[in-house]
Amino acid sequence: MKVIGIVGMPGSGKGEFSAVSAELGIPVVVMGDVIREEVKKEGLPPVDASMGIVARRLREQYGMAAIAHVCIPVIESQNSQVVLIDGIRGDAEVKVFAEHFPDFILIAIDSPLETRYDRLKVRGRSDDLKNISELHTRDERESSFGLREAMGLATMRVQNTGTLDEYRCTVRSTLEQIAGAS
Ligand SMILES: Nc1ncnc2c1ncn2[C@@H]1O[C@H](COP(=O)(O)OP(=O)(O)OP(=O)(O)O)[C@@H](O)[C@H]1O
Repeated sequence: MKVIGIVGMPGSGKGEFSAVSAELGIPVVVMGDVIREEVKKEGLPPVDASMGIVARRLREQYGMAAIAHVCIPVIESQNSQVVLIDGIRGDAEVKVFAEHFPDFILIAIDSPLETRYDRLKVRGRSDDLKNISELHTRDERESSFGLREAMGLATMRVQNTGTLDEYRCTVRSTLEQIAGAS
């Protein structure tokens, strides 16, 4: 089983990467969904704050790679030769996946702060940003879990600096290349 992990700063294009993967029939395991399930099980309100509380508690109890451990059986249960993981936040998680899955490939998505800010403004979700310094703060918060170190462990890099069509095309050919190689 080939397991592909993707890492990138907020707004770098992880969601688009996962969408292309799903279009190609490669199942996507979203690490955030594991936390969301836990929030539901505990009867907490389904809001961002609950996700934060549960994620922090899992990490305090089981260490920085806690969520990766919980994801392993979910990945194994996907009846597929290739599976994509979205939501890696730290190098500890990368190490757990790499130790467990001999064919683990980590792809880093590169996109500069200003580009990500412009795109997130257009996306306009509830976790909206008022200015670029808020995105900088979010980058720093994510980095405190070891996101930068995780990106440094990547075996492949994808640039997301052009148009959405160009990016989706690059992602598609990257995934086809991985899925096709034995
Ligand atoms: N090359 C591109 N050109 C234009 N828009 C893009 C491009 N790549 C991504 N986008 C858009 O930018 C926004 C952010 O991308 P996406 O949601 O995939 O990022 P993400 O890494 O999943 O973000 P987050 O970390 O916040 O979940 C989305 O609205 C997406 O459609």
